[in-house]
Amino acid sequence: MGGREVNKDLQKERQKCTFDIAEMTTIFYGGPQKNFNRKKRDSVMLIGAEEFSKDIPDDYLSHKELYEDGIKKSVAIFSLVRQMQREGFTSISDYRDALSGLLGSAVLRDGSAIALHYLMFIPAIMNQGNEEQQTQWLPRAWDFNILGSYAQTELGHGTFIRGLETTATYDPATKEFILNTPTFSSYKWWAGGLGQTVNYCIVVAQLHTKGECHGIHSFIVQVRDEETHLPLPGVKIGEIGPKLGLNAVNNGFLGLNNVRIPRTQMLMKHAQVLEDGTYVKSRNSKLNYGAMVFVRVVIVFDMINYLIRAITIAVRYSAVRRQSQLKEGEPEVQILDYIMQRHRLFIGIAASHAYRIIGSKLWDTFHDVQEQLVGGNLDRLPELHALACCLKAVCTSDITAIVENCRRACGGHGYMRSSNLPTLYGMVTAACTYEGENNVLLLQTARFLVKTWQQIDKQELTPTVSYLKTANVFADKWVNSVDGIIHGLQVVAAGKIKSCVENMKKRLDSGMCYEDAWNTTSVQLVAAAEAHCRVIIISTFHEEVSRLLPTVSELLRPVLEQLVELYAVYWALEKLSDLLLYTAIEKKDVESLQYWYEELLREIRPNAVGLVDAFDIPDIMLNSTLGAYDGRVYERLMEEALKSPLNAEPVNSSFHKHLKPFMQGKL
Ligand SMILES: CCCCCCCCCCCCCCCCCC(=O)SCCNC(=O)CCNC(=O)[C@H](O)C(C)(C)COP(=O)(O)OP(=O)(O)OC[C@H]1O[C@@H](n2cnc3c(N)ncnc32)[C@H](O)[C@@H]1OP(=O)(O)O
Ligand SMILES: Cc1cc2nc3c(=O)[nH]c(=O)nc-3n(C[C@H](O)[C@H](O)[C@H](O)COP(=O)(O)OP(=O)(O)OC[C@H]3O[C@@H](n4cnc5c(N)ncnc54)[C@H](O)[C@@H]3O)c2cc1C
Repeated sequence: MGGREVNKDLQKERQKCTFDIAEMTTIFYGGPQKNFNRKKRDSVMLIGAEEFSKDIPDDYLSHKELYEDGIKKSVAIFSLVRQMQREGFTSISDYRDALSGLLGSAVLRDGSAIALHYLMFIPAIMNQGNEEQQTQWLPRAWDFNILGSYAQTELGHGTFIRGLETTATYDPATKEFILNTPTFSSYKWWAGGLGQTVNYCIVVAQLHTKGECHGIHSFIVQVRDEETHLPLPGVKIGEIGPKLGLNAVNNGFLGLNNVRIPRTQMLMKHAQVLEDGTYVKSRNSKLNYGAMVFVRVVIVFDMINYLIRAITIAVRYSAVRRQSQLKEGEPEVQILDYIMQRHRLFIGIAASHAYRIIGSKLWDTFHDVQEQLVGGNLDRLPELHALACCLKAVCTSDITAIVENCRRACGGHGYMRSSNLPTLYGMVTAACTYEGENNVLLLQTARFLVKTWQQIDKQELTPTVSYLKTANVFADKWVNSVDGIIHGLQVVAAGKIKSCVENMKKRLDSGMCYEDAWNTTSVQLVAAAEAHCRVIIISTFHEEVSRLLPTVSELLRPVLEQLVELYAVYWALEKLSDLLLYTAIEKKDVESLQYWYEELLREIRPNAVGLVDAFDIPDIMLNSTLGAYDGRVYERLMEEALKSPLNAEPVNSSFHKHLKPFMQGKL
């Protein structure tokens, strides 16, 4: 469809844009160097993508064909990744961006069965393997000579990992571990790529040695022969079946019956089993959970890719689509002129910037803490865990809601698979569950916050919670500004944590045990953790944009400021009941916040298309009939419809077989 004229309304929108789109793109992707790397990487990846864009849409493939097609595409893409690695494109964040940029695109539309090899198998060995293990396994893994997965969740347990039932029992006579899934509920379930794709996997199991159980540890287990790919003796393996989305990921199940692996295949960076079976404890048992922390951090980064696609599709479509008259006798308006449409969509643009910034910050914090861990300092691990948990939860929940709003904002056409919005929804909603169900993760953050509150006067607070000491100072006045809103939300978070602690104390005083008091208070605890997370996201967004402002052009400055304001005011209005409960906000302040918000929706309107163009997503990555750069929506919808195999014959055989006899009363 290249070379066709761009839709007139979109052309006009682009002429209206008040800032330099290329400058915004550079800012969004973190500066000139990072943006250059992104473009270079995308151009390599697009070579692979172009080839596949001519294939028939995968919607018409059977489940088996979808898998086979997915493997063909994954192999083509990961060959390019391997090529980039060999050319020295080696930073882990480059891989992260390369891979997450492709998932949900025209190529790896419904995920990839190889992604988990990169996302969890390799990081687990890097984080939890000792030096010899890294030397032994990583070169082959980086080169894809072996493919791995991560099998932690079981049929019976996902959240409560201390309750996992798979066992690894050490046999000093042979210096081996014997792995078993002794019950039906202990079958590993869900691991990505495990079904038919990988030949190795990290298995998380209860370690038994010298007659004692030492809790869960990770083991490298070979599940298929490297040559024939047949399952090894004692290994029962398969795929778990169709899901709401991510159907190319080949999630699998695994049963183990007396499978023996060498002692050296327990990941031993933190805890060890010596040859005679002596167990050497880790400095902190939670270091074994390192792979999960890493993935939670990556997820925050990864989700932005789906968010910017969804919002690009919905905003461009809203500029092209005309429906109904605003005023009698006038032409039908672009649906972007309806304020409710802007209310639905502009928060998605602002959120893209906010999450991009907080995602980078979290990634940097992760690396700082990792370095400290290597040096033996574990002090910041609880804070990192609490931060990664709440950001993963809030970011995936918010993005899921926004993507669904984008779909609804596109009316009926948004429901078409060819819009790509349903697929994007499938990808983001999965992230609310995997790597820790969101409520469970918010409760982990709440646990940290409650502990912090209880020790607030006794210790210096770590950076992300230091506001708790000062929050109440601002409780008696309200200022309608971004700073004012941030202070207000800090007061809310502090107030909610305090109220949780007080309510729990009341319950404890009345004789309830701690666990029951915690469970009874958990609606409030989840809300407190969310409130804390909102403070972090909004304040980081504000601080980072304020730092950037002096470095950007005069034309871009107000646009960035509008996005920060919109984000802050939107969340202030969403959390009005909390603000009314905990701060000095009054009716008149609320009315002026509402007015401010409506003004922002008006001010951002002329730049809406420019703002999504600045995400600079090639059409192949967008993979959408509604969102392409040229805006030729109706032609694309018809072209896709005509690809349906049902349209290839004038009369379908089911007419003669079933319909006709039924209609004639013969059936
Ligand atoms: C190269 C990159 C390539 C990038 C590509 C990007 C593309 C992305 C594409 C995505 C494709 C799809 C991928 C899908 C991946 C999904 C994989 C999984 O789900 S796998 C399966 C994932 N499964 C899950 O996520 C399961 C979720 N469940 C859990 O994480 C845990 O069981 C639990 C945390 C809920 C409780 O654990 P429990 O042992 O009962 O703990 P207690 O409650 O008793 O608390 C005890 C103490 O421990 C502390 N602490 C806890 N955790 C940590 C930590 N991580 N650290 C530090 N500390 C931690 C806690 O604070 C507390 O401290 P204190 O107060 O005592 O001081
Ligand atoms: C697409 C996808 C890919 C996945 N990939 C992998 C993979 O590669 N490897 C792997 O090992 N696993 C994988 N998983 C599994 C995933 O990590 C688990 O599904 C997740 O951790 C939740 O566990 P569960 O399914 O057992 O839910 P449950 O723990 O049974 O949760 C069910 C409900 O109970 C609530 N609940 C449970 N415990 C608590 C608690 N302590 N306090 C309050 N509420 C609680 C939850 O909030 C939830 O509402 C994947 C899952 C999905 C959907």
